[in-house]
Amino acid sequence: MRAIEVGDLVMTYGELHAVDGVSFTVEEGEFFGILGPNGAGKTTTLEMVEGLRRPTSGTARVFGEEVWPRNKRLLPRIGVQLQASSFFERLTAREQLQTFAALYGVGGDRGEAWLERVGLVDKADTRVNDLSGGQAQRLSIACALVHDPDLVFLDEPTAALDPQARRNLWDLLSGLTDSGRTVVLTTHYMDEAEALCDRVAIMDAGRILELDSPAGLVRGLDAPTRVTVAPGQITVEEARRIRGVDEVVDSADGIVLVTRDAPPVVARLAEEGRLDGVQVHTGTLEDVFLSLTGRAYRA
Ligand SMILES: Nc1ncnc2c1ncn2[C@@H]1O[C@H](COP(=O)(O)OP(=O)(O)OP(=O)(O)O)[C@@H](O)[C@H]1O
Repeated sequence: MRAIEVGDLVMTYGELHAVDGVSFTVEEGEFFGILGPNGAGKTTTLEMVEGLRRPTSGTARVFGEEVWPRNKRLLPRIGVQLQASSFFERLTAREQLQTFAALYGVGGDRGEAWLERVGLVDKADTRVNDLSGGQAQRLSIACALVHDPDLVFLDEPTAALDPQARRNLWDLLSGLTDSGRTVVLTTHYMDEAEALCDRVAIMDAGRILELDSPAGLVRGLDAPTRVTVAPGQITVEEARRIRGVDEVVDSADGIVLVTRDAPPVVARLAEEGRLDGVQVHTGTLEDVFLSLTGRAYRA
């Protein structure tokens, strides 16, 4: 069964089309990402799918059921990550999680298990306002999962974290679909969508511009690969003679071989013993965004 089916969702605020005809489906067990800059309509879309906001028009179904009016049968099957700022004040991490377990009517042992899974056992007795940004995000993810929902929504779970803390969180997030759970995540970060998501919807100005696997989106670009060979390893003439090289650029970083068929080019460099310090750059989701909108991505 499909976890989510969204058909032509619209949300208008006066003149503003915050969400402007969005349709997509998410399969059970999928890690689905909605990527877009500030104000793209990601949160509004999620809130309509979660049944928290009534759409201006369009439909949203979760596990085959209408989400609006608020559907009590769905509540135990859905987890929604709260922003860390909505924790109960003055509770410790353990008490916060136990409170959520109690609200969902599941045993305190589930809270303990999640405390361990998100790596917060050492911080169990720390008050929530004394946790670091990364620890608070981990706790909010644990709170969304304590009742073991089949579908979990994470709205910018790594926002405001430094790069190291973001990457630490990715390890935790990537394991969430292991048991067949479906995850829907919104993010500003291209690398995050690329690392975690099976499919990504790129959203801008209330619309989905493109939806595919990260690799499929990049393939669809037909962007060339740039193979940079360290200075002194090869001459421009030698580089031009390699089959598959479309263009050669002499840059400060070395000789750049531009190609649409990188494997034989790299294989040839390997045969000739010129691989030391070689760097290979393929297209990224950032390039996809640029080609879709004609403007650089600003998160
Ligand atoms: N309650 C509201 N009333 C009026 N306008 C709103 C309301 N909620 C959201 N908007 C507007 O709708 C648009 C989409 O907002 P939304 O929060 O869905 O974007 P987002 O992609 O989640 O952005 P961010 O990444 O900054 O969270 C924005 O222009 C926002 O200002």
